[in-house]
Amino acid sequence: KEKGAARLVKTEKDENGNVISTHIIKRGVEDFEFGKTLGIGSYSTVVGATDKQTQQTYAIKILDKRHIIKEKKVKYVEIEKNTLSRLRDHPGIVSLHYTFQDESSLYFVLDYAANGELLSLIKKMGSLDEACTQYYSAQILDALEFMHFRGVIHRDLKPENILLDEKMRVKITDFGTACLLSNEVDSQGNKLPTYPQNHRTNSFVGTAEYVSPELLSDKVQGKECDVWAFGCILYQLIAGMPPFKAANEYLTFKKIVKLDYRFPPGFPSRLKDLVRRVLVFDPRQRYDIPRIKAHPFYDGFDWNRKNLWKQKHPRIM
Ligand SMILES: NC(=O)c1nn(CC2CCNCC2)c2c1CCc1cnc(N=C3C=CCC=C3)nc1-2
Repeated sequence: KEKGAARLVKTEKDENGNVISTHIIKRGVEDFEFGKTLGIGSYSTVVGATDKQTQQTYAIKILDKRHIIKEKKVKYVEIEKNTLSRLRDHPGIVSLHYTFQDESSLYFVLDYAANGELLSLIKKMGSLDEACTQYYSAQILDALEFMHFRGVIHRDLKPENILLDEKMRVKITDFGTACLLSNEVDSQGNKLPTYPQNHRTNSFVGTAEYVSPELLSDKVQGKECDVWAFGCILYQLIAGMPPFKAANEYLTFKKIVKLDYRFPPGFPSRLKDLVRRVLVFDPRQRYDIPRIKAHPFYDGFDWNRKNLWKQKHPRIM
């Protein structure tokens, strides 16, 4: 395989399905029409791009090699690529189709989510009704359960990183700060590659409003930190704002460790009960994903993965 060139294999078949010919199609920058910039990170830029041959639209993450090496971010890029490769076949997670590189950059060809961030939808609507909250939170939960099953902790789950595709389905993204657990297995039960069990983290990750209390009190980060962030998002879908928000990060952290939040008037009581069981200080007492799925807020909800990702998006009220 030529260094750095991603390849697509295109086969031609006769009427009986027999392969007539095989073409190796190398992919590179020249195969894409680049469009609008979707996001700019500290060492990457994400740009919308259309494949000139297939007219398929992607989001291409362009990483500057020199900057990555200079800023010692190689580990983060490796983690992101390995994480995306582990999570490839789930409808609720941005898929990495392939990568290629040239002398200055790495290119990650990712799913394009046409409807942008969930945060923009919440801001536009002010808040969502229960049907929409159930729809979005169930898809986030299904994607989160899959992530954890594959031994991935996202660690920075927030409405900015929850995107919406052309059918308004959830697409979770930005795994640059993810943590890969070692003693997990893949969908066939095979042991996944081992990474240091870095439950205890020294480098601070996450976004203040969604950071779990255990990270702040004793720097421990297990899967429960994603469940905590899910609880904050669940609250925000209805309330329009996250439960812990103050004038600065320090005051926000103080509210988190004191569990200082309250429900706005009209917050549905079934959902209040669920949020209260997720925003629990002790991660061992916090509801886990199976218990959240069994909560009355999801009564009658069809958790079958095929149906969950095919169901029609409820009308946005
Ligand atoms: N960091 C990333 O990997 C990434 N960043 N973006 C852009 C936005 C992500 C959310 N926060 C702001 C930047 C993307 C990706 C993955 C792949 C990806 C796929 N589709 C979109 N689509 C967008 C459409 C409209 C506005 C923003 C993003 N964006 C991305």
